[in-house]
Amino acid sequence: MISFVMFDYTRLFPVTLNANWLTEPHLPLSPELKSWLYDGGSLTARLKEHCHQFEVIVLGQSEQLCSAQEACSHIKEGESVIVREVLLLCDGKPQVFARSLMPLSTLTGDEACLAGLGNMPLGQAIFNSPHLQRGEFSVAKFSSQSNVAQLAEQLELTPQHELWGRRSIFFLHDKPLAVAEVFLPQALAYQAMEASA
Ligand SMILES: C=C(O[C@@H]1C=C(C(=O)O)C=C[C@H]1O)C(=O)O
Repeated sequence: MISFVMFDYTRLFPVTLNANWLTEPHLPLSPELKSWLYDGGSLTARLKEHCHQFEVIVLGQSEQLCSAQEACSHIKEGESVIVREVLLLCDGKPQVFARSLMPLSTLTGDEACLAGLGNMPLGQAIFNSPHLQRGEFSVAKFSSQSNVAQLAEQLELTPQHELWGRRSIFFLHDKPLAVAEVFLPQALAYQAMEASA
């Protein structure tokens, strides 16, 4: 695994995510992986429970037009969004790659500050809001040819198995914000899988 002190991870941005997102409930996955994929709480908070030092590394953030691939019923193709890509690390080990789409029309009022999170975890900013709701999860498998698997290789995290991720839409004061998270190799989410391998 690389040393993040010297690595210019900003050159990785944008990683992007092209996925076949599935909503079917009965996928043949380990109970541990399912518990991470479908956990409705803050992923930041859950990761913090498992490590001494939690860190967000921002790969990049930019204003883009939502692509057809990422558009959904709440965020339309061509809509202006802020794209934010981060790595979440526990004790220096990358656990999650996350890509969020924040429509400019969402970044108003109490939510305007989300455009300037920096290294603050998005979850830390939104899970305290009484005006937060979350839609259903969809999940996807990422092959060794996927952009996120190539990201893992660049981070010298050798995939031992396929990578899994989840996507959901948050609503803050009824305004949408899409968050996709992929568990990187050696993530805690796979530990039961690796132990039984
Ligand atoms: C939504 C959450 O925030 C996490 C942190 C993110 C960020 O800082 O960009 C993005 C997605 C999540 O993995 C969460 O903690 O559940």
